[in-house]
Amino acid sequence: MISKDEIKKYLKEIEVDDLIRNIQIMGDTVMIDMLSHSPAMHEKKRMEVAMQAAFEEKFGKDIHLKLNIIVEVPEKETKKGKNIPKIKNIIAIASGKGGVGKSTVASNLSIALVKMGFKVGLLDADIYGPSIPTMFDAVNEKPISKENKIEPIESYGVKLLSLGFFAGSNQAVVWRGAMASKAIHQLLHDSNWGELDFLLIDLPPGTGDIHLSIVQEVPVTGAVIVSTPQHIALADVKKGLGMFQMPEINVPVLGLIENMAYFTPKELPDNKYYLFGKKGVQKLSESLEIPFLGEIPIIQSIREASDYGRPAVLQDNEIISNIYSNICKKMVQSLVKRNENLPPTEAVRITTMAGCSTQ
Ligand SMILES: Nc1ncnc2c1ncn2[C@@H]1O[C@H](COP(=O)(O)OP(=O)(O)OP(=O)(O)O)[C@@H](O)[C@H]1O
Repeated sequence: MISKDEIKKYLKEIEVDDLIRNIQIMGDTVMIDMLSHSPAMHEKKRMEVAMQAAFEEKFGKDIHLKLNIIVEVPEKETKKGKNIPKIKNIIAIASGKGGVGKSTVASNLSIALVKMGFKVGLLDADIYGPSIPTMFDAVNEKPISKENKIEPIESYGVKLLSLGFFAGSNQAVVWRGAMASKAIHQLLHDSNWGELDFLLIDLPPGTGDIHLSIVQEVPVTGAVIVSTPQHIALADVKKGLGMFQMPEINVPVLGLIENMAYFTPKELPDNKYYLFGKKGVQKLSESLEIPFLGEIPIIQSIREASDYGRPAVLQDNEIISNIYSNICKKMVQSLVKRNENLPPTEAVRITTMAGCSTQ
C-alpha cells in the first residue's frame, strides 16, 4: 500500500507541497485537499487534470486520486489595489497573440527609457513563458530578500523581477497559474523597487487571470498593445482592447505598436516586404482612434540580441535605437496627455469574470 510519506515526498518533488492541506489514504484511494488561489473554474479544472496525470505517471493506474480543491483568494480584499507611492507610472505591455514580440518590445523600451534618463523597472508577469531573464542575461540570477523585501535584479540600468526567477524547473505551468496571483502581489508590493518613473509590466499574451490580478493589485496608468499586422493577430488585439476598456477595468490604452511590420533584405535596402500584411496595426489604430506608437521591422539582429541577452537597443546601430527611442517618445507623450486629461486609474475591484476569455 502507498504511504503518506511517499505521497508527501512526491508532492514536494513537483513543488505543490505548499498547496496541500490534507492527505488521507484509504486502501488504493488517496484523498487530497488542495488549495487554489484562483476562483476560476478553468484553473480548478487545469489543476485537477494535471494532478490526475501526475499521479498516474508516478503511481500507476491502481491508485485513485480524489482531489478536493479549496479556493482561497489570499488577503485580496484588504490589500488590493494599493498604490506604490514611489512608482510614478505603471505601464502594462500586452498583446492579443503569443509570439508577436511583446517581451522583446518591453525589454527594448525599458532600456530606451533608461537611455532617456528615466528610472525604470520591468516586471515579467508572463507565467506561461517568462523570457525577460534570458533577454537581460539574468537567467541564473536569484533575487535576494532584504528586510522581508525582494530586491530586484539590475541589468542595463533596469530593475527587473520575473516570475521566471522563482518558478522551479519542476514546476508545471498549472501550478504557477494557481499561485500566480499571490506571486504577483508579492512582486508588486513586497519588493524593493525604490523610486521609479516607469514600471513596465510584461503581461502574458491574451486576456486572463494574470491581467485581472494586476489591475486589481495596482492602478495601471496605461496599457500598450503590441501586435504583428497579421489578420488573426489583429482580431486578438481587439479582444485585448476590449478588456482594458471594460467599464470595470477602465485602463487607458496609450497606443498600439506594430512589430515585425516588414522585412528589408540587406542587398535590397530600398525594398520593404510586408510578410504579415501591410500596416494592419496602424490602420486598426486609426479606425479605433487609438494612438499609433510606431512600427518595428523584422531585423535579424533584434532576435539575435534578445537570445544573446543584450537587447538590440544597446547595439551601436542607429536605425534600431532610433526606432525604439521614437516609439518611447510617442508612448511618453501619450502618457503625459493621459495624465493631463484623465484622473488617476483606480485599482479594480472585480466581482465577475464575465467578458474575459481564458488563455
Ligand atoms: N522586430 C523583430 N525582428 C526580428 N525578430 C523579432 C522581432 N521582434 C521579436 N522578434 C523575435 O520573435 C520571437 C518572439 O518574440 P517575443 O518572445 O518577444 O514574443 P512575445 O510576444 O513576448 O511572446 P510570448 O508572450 O508568447 O512569450 C523572439 O524570438 C524574438 O527575438
